[in-house]
Amino acid sequence: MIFRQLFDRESCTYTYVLGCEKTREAALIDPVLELVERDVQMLDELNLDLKYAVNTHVHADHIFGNKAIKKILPEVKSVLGEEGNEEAMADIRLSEGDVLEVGETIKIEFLSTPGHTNGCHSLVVRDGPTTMVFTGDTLLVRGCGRTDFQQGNSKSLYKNVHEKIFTLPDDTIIYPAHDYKGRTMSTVAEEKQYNPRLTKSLDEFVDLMDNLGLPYPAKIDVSLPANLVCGLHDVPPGAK
Ligand SMILES: N[C@@H](CCC(=O)N[C@@H](CSS)C(=O)NCC(=O)O)C(=O)O
Repeated sequence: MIFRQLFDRESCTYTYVLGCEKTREAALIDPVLELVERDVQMLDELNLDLKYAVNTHVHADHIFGNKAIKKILPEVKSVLGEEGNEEAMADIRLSEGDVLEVGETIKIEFLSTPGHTNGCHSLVVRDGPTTMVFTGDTLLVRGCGRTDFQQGNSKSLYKNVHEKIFTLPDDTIIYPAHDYKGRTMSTVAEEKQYNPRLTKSLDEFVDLMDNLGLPYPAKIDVSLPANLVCGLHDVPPGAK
């Protein structure tokens, strides 16, 4: 598989390029509006034909890149998980267990992992002997997504991480949607051992999440309405 991990310094978001070596068809995971030109240039340089812009959830901290991508590449389809995203727009919606095929070699399996938001999904990709999971904001390196808006629920997050992500093989590589400390990836084994939140008991975890005291993301008021219509709105002046 052709694979790239790209970073947005402003929102600390990772965008991923997955490309099929055989057909050159590709998917982007979690593209950010302001960095679409960078992403499209990267795809072009890698001789990849973008088919899908997949979002792990309706993000609160940045606007999807979908609209800007479709302006450049009108055939690209937006993809979102079905569960919990009934009010959000997307060209393709996939439910728990569904697989998005990209070219001949890439299969992206959708897992419904609500908790950070009620519409969060994690994406499992198997590449030969390697399993990788794109966890969005459900599981971060040594952390996890907050649960204080968008129908967040700390009990669900804990249950979904333990039952759906921590049951993947120990050497599964975890690629998160964000990191705020410069880390790029982890593994299931590492997070089972060292994640300071998810190694707690459920009650301790719920208490911790209830008391994080984080300020709301700076762009939440523009990002949520924009992303509910799949980034297909007119971006208000000054929203960048
Ligand atoms: N300062 C950032 C927002 C930081 C933040 O709240 N990140 C979210 C994921 S993006 S909604 C989160 O879940 N963080 C978990 C944590 O423990 O930090 C901004 O203003 O955009």
